[in-house]
Amino acid sequence: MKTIKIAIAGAGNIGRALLDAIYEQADAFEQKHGVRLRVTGVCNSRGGLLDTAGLSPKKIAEQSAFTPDLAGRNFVQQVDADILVEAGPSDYITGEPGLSYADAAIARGLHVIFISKGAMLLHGTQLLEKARKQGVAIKYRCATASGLPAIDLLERAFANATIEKIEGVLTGTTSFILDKMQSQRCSLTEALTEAQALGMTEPDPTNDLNGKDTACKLLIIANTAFRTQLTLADMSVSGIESVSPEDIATACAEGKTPRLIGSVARTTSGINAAVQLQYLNNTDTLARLNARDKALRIFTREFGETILAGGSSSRDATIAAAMEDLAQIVRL
Ligand SMILES: NC(=O)c1ccc[n+]([C@@H]2O[C@H](COP(=O)([O-])OP(=O)(O)OC[C@H]3O[C@@H](n4cnc5c(N)ncnc54)[C@H](O)[C@@H]3O)[C@@H](O)[C@H]2O)c1
Ligand SMILES: N[C@@H](CCO)C(=O)O
Repeated sequence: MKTIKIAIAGAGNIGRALLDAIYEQADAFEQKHGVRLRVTGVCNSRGGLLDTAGLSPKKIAEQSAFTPDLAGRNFVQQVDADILVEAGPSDYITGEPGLSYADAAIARGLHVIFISKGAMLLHGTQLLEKARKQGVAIKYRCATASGLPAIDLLERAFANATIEKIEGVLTGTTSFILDKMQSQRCSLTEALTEAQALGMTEPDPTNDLNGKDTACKLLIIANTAFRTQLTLADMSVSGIESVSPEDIATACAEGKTPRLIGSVARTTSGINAAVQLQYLNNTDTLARLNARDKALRIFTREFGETILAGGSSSRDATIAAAMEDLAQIVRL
């Protein structure tokens, strides 16, 4: 039986949950794909743990077992692995630490699965080119609305299509907050506290509220669709911080639903990209989403309008998406 060895960089909420899922689903995965998954290394910012025989969640829980400084390039160079999963923080200014992990992993011939967003946002084109030259894959659906198979759709089903516009709801937290403010007449702060308790917000929820989470996800999708390297500087971004219960009540009375919408369109003068609060007709698919769900509306010259909706913002959806990435890599 073939074994695929996995290294996880970033042993936080998602990194640990992925280790649990790989451990618990190893038998079922082997039955489906004929390959045994084994986690052979895990690290956080301060140190790491290696074991070619396989690491269990119990071993990882013992932080004292971590070797100091076995992190970063040191970790990538020493771990015996076929795939590196990068689950560190999302830094939209430097792309680190994801960029350095991916660079080192690709240079060593490892496939890469990104959970964090920064590296693909800022250096996606360059990383994909490096990976192509090395004959390895980069999977990054978890870096952009994990639950929606947007990257797969664009890279496969629409590989030859002419994409004209992509718009959507990409931050479950903002719809959740806006819906709560509408249905319970509560303040934004109260609704945010509830979203945080449900674990759907970013580690720093400011990035959900100010539109940056939506912007970064959409830019990663748009860069795949339009084969560009747009950054936050190319987009006008505003969020929901200043919306009041009164604004929402007025919209509600007019048969409208507030949603934070991101859109990127190809125009004759270039690409127009924006994130802003919009008041949609209640009948609009993007208005009718379940609160934590996301949706993308993709307009192509050949197929018209295609809608992808669902993929609730949650840790479980992200882990399930990472398992899909693992399955796709073992099938290469
Ligand atoms: N929570 C979600 O539902 C979700 C969904 C999709 C993507 N993400 C992304 O997943 C990533 C992780 O989220 P989380 O909730 O697990 O955050 P977290 O803060 O719980 O975990 C991050 C981990 O990364 C580690 N880390 C920091 N710097 C590091 C370095 N240089 N090398 C190795 N490890 C380092 C930290 O020690 C920590 O263990 C974030 O980038 C987030 O944007 C989260
Ligand atoms: N904060 C994000 C989590 C998933 O990236 C959201 O609300 O959709």
